[in-house]
Amino acid sequence: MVRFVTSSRRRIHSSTLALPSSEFALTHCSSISVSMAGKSPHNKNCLLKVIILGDGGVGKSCLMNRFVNNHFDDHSFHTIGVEFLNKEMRIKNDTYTLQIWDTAGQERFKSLRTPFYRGSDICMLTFAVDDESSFQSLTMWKNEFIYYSDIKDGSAFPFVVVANKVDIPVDKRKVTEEEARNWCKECGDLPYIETSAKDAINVDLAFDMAVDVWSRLEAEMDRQNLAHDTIKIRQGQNLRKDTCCGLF
Ligand SMILES: Nc1nc2c(ncn2[C@@H]2O[C@H](COP(=O)(O)OP(=O)(O)OP(=O)(O)O)[C@@H](O)[C@H]2O)c(=O)[nH]1
Repeated sequence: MVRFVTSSRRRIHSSTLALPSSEFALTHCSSISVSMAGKSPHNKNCLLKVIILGDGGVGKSCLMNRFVNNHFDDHSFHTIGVEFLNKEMRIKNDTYTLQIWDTAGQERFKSLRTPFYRGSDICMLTFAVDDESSFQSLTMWKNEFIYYSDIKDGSAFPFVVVANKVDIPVDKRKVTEEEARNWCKECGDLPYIETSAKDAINVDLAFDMAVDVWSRLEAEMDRQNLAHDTIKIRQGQNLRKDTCCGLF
């Protein structure tokens, strides 16, 4: 059975995969998808838009470059607006193409980045462990994302919290793991990971984790949709039965 649902899921055959030229193309292709209910997604390619948010200088561009090109730049420039790179990855038997959007963290670029939040499947909230104020800003980033992405339910969205720059000397660290994990707990048990784009620590794992969180939430959403559809069908059957009884 093939079921049409509206969700953020986008499955495409790898042969048809092309870099969208604009955000319009992205949000457009995310509006309708085909879900193979009860079937495995093997041999399908799932395009996921991953957006990285956080204060300027926390290492968002470096995380993306480490993940996609396995490269680290000691003197990377501030991002203006947004940039994106694609990377294909395989988790268990499923193939995903991550379209990773690196955004400008500086306040003056707010109007250039926020139009790109819509259509995101995953949001990585990033701070640097040697920068207390970047940690304090996480609530602002989460709220900004929820507001501009126009998602209905922030508590059911796949956020991942990334604490970057764990390579720095211990005495330079300003945010403890405990402090950060407590914040994640207060925000509804958000997944948390510590990374270093510089030393390539946990960067792949952070993206694996993000996709894992996304697929678990997506599976839960599928289950709820199915239960909802079943109830509607049952109600429809009861209605027809009642009508028949009235006629005969
Ligand atoms: N020690 C250390 N430095 C890092 C790490 N990641 C990034 N940096 C450095 O932090 C600085 C800022 O990195 P970017 O990746 O440009 O930061 P950003 O968050 O993209 O900044 P904006 O574009 O302004 O939003 C650069 O000098 C990087 O070399 C890391 O894991 N460890």
